[in-house]
Amino acid sequence: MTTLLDQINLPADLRALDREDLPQVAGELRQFLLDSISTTGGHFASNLGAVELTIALHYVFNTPYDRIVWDVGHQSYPHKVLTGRRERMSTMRKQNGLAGFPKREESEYDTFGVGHSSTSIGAALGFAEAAKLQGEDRKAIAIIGDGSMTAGMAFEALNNAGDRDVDLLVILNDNEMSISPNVGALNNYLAKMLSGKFYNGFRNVSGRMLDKVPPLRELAKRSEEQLKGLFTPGLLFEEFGFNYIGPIDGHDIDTLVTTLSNIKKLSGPQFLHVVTKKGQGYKLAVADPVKYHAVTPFTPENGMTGKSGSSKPSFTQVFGDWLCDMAAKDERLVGITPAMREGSGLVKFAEQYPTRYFDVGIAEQHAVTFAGGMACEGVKPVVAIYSTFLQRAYDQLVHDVALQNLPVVFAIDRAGLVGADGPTHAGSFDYSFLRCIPNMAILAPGDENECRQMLYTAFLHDGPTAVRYPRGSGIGATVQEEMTALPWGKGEIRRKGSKVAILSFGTRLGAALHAGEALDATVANMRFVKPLDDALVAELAASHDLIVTVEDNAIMGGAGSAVLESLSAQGITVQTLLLGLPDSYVEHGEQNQLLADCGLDGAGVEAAIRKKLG
Ligand SMILES: Cc1ncc(C[n+]2csc(CCOP(=O)(O)OP(=O)(O)O)c2C)c(N)n1
Ligand SMILES: CC(=O)[C@@H](O)[C@H](O)COP(=O)(O)O
Ligand SMILES: [Mg+2]
Repeated sequence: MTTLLDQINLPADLRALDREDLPQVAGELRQFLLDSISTTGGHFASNLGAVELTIALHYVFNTPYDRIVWDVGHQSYPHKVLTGRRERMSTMRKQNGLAGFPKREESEYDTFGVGHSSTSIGAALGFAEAAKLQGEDRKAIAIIGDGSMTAGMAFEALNNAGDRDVDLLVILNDNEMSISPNVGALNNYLAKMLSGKFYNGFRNVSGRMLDKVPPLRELAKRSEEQLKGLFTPGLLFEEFGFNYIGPIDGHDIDTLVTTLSNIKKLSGPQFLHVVTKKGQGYKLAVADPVKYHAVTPFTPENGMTGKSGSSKPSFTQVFGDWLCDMAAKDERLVGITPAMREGSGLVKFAEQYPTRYFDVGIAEQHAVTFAGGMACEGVKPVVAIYSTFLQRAYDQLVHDVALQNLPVVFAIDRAGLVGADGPTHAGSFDYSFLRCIPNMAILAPGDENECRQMLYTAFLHDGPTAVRYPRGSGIGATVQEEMTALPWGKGEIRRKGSKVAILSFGTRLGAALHAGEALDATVANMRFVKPLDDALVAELAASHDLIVTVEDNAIMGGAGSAVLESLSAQGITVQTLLLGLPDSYVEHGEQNQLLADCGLDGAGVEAAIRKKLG
């Protein structure tokens, strides 16, 4: 029964309801989300946790005139339902369907495109300053989770905003979780704020509103500071120049509406601390929010079975197993993750080697520099990181690691197209952005076994190395336990043919082999994007009429470009065809379908070569 929800197409409809009706709206919306996400899959626990907050925000603020900016955006499903997209929720993350994150093209209520974390405060400050310049009295509101708050970007924006006279509201949605339990000193600070020792129940926020009267506020602060040992909630944010309000119960819709209505009357930077539970309303998710962070379709009565459905190990698993095996062999090895323990395959390593496991929080830049520091001291860091998130740590890669030629292994997961998460999460650019960095080596396995052997090869190398592999599984190659170093900078011929030579980089090897069979072409598994096997390139160019490169990286500046540079440097002229990701963002959808749409499946590679041959 969704009698009230049925009346809401847009936030204006919600605002027409009586305040007393809102708890029922929340109940109906939560049930709708449970039904909908359990059918489509997608981000789950954070959405259930954000139901009341979302309703209260759209009820109190005049959206879309007032700007709501979500952080990460994986909690934006309730927002999508309330902003005219309820009917399309069944298309969530499917090709041509709704995106899993806010997207400006999708709705005027999606003020800022997002997917990577910790951008909301900066973007909302941008909205607030723009409003000031344009003489608009709209409000800008950033909603950021406790996990996302750990990133440098969030603090850079707080630092900037706290010194500005702008109508900016930052809402910290504190559920004491990142994807896995949140880490770090800020997390400890927030936990202390909520712990029974210092704080009993939620604060009387209407009292706190008086804080806006400067003399009272100063007086209160000074006397609080004088009471040594007394923990003052929010002092950190007050010192950052914000008026701290909270913590309040983020599932008590009445309190939320009252508090937000009061805050709306205030000017200057405001900070509201809201406490929620990940998975609220669905017992299994509350009990295991890690498992229910993102889900594949499941039946609500039984919950997630936890089975992947594939008998083949994913590349992530291959990496996780290798890391444990390598750690047993070499006690200098440490594993570093910027808050992606589960996704990066580090669960087993974290259990087996707790003192050598470092979750640094959502802090990719720091993760890379931290690894550099360790490498200087003879420790052997392996940074497990998604391709898309490594983008954020580019200067650290160049300046802190590669320039000093430090032996850090980057295990780059989610390279190429990732599927349902779409362009915010696609790892389409790593060959291009890594290739131009001196000292950097880039290895791209063609299958799972090669992935393990490459990780080993990279680990032995005395300099920065990247091994990049995609989301999911490959062809199902048997992974040999024994580790054997591969010849450095050398590719291999996988099939001998004539006229056409296909140079494959990474896991598009299967597609290249398919085309090779169909066209009787030579197929080389190049293995190294850098150092490139120039001798093999020259040999194949000399013995074939057409050189074709295949990769799941952007065609611009990728492995194909490396081959062109090599041919040019060697003074070789030959016909070429470069196949890779287009110079445009590939939207969300099913991973294999998207690859096929880009012409990177077997049929696509074959067709492109036939076309070139005329
Ligand atoms: C820059 C960046 N690094 C990592 C991630 C992966 N990621 C998505 S959600 C998430 C946890 C965020 O925690 P929090 O902000 O507290 O939101 P919650 O999941 O608790 O609702 C992480 C690590 C990301 N989206 N962006
Ligand atoms: C929102 C976010 O950034 C993560 O939750 C991401 O969606 C995880 O992707 P994987 O499912 O590929 O681990
Ligand atoms: Mg959280």
